[in-house]
Formats: sequence, structure tokens, C-alpha cells
Amino acid sequence: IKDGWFREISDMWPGQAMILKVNQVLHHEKSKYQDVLVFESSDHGTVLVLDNVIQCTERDEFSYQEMITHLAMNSHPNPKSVLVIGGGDGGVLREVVKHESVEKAILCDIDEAVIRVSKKYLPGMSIGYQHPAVDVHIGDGFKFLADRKNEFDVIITDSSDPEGPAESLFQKPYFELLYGALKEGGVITTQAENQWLHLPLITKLKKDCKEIFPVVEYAYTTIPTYPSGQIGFMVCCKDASRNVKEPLRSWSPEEEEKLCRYYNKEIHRASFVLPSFARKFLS
Ligand SMILES: NCCCCCc1nc2ccccc2[nH]1
Repeated sequence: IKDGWFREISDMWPGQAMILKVNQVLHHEKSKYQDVLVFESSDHGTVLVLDNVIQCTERDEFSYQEMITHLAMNSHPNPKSVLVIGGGDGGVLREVVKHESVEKAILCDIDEAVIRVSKKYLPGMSIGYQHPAVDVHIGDGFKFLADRKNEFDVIITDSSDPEGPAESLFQKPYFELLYGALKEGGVITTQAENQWLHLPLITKLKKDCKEIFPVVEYAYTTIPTYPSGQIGFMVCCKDASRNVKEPLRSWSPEEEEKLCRYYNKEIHRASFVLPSFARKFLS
């Protein structure tokens, strides 16, 4: 932080940077895995930063949390057991428990510092931890999945970027583990980066997933404080007949209004519609 501004400079998005005005640093520590920073911004609420990369801001986190969650949950007929890998802020859990069918929601994040800090400084997201169906496991998601077979209806990988502790969550062996941990008809979503910045990575990711899952589709959401203002998801299903581009279940318009600020059944469909420069690599 210099002269009261935070700059998100990274070689993952060369030559560009999001810059946010800092009112006050609330917390800064070196955890076992990464540098953890929380600051009060002038206009985007409280901001969580891991290794100098913005993970979420109070102003726009709902876009990402709702889409990564409901694209999966509403593509499943009756999700009862759900696993979240990463997502230590608790925002995805907050979204998962909006579905009455959920009987068990487990969150596995490698870094206890992210959970601790989110509970203290991000109450609007960490509220997800309070639900009775929720269990928390601190550890490597990769290892957690290795001995779980045929256990989950939905698995959401809310990871940070490939540079850092989440590196293994972007490689084919991880998707093999996801496939094995899912029950039949299971659905996954993963944080799958930005089509303007990471098209080769996303293309490789889709190729790897298609060698494992019969249904693989890339969708994206708009989120102003992520690099280039949007981020995508890989949505996969074990059931070859499932069309994940259409919500299998949906709330009424009134319920949608009450429950979500970004997700709705129309944007579920729209989020899979890609610009031509990306579609030709991701069809
Ligand atoms: N450069 C885009 C980064 C996307 C990060 C998504 C995200 N936000 C998170 C917050 C807490 C823990 C894990 C998280 N994963």
C-alpha cells in the first residue's frame, strides 16, 4: 500500500492493475501459506487480499459467490450433501444453505487464517459458518478428496488463482478426484479465471475436464474488482444427459429477488453465452 492506495499488481495480468483507495488497514499477517491482508476501502467496503491478489470485496462479492454456487446447485435435481473446497471467507456457504434440500455442507480450506480473519472482519460472508448443516475442515482439498468416494451431490471449488496454494486445484488429477467424490448425477463448479486474460489456461482446463466428465461448460460473471472485471467457472456434470446451461430447479421471481442480488434463471442461461473469440476455443 502506497500513498493510501492498494495496487493489485501481478504477472498473472501483466501490464494492468486494479487500484483501490485504502481508508484503513484492519489486519495483516503471514499465515502458514500466504500473506493475508484486510483493509477498509473508501468505496468497496472491506477487502480481503491474499498474496497481493484481491479475493473479495464487500461491494461485489455476491456476484461471484452466487454464480459459482447456484450454477451448480440449480443444475442438480436434489442437492443434499455439498462440499466447498477453498472459499474460506464463507460466502459460498452462505449461498449453499439457501437451498432447503441441503442436509450437510462441508467446507475444506487449507488456511485457518483465512477462516479466522473472515469471521472477524467479513461478517456478511462468514455468516455462512453459522448454519447447523455446516462442518469446517482445515486442510488441503486435494488430500481431503483423496479418500472420499461417491459422497457429494455438489462440489464447489472456490479457489484463489493458480499461482500459490491453489496451484494443484487447476490440474487434471484434481478433477479425477472430484469425479470420484461425486455421487451419480453430481455437479461441480470451479473458479476458472478470465477469458480476456487466461484463454489458454481455460482451454486446457476444459480439455482436461472433458476427458473425465461427459458434460463440461464454461460460464462467467461480471465482477468489477476482479482483473478485467469478470471471472469464469467450469461447470461439469457426471450425468451425460444433464444440460447445465438450463436451470433444472429455480426459485419464483419473488424468492429470487429476496434471496439473490445477482443470480436469476435468465442470467443462469446467459452466463454460458460466450463472445466469438472465446467460444471458438471453448465450444
Ligand atoms: N484473481 C481472481 C481471484 C478469485 C478468488 C476467488 C476467491 N475468493 C476467496 C476468498 C476467500 C478464500 C478463497 C477465495 N477464492
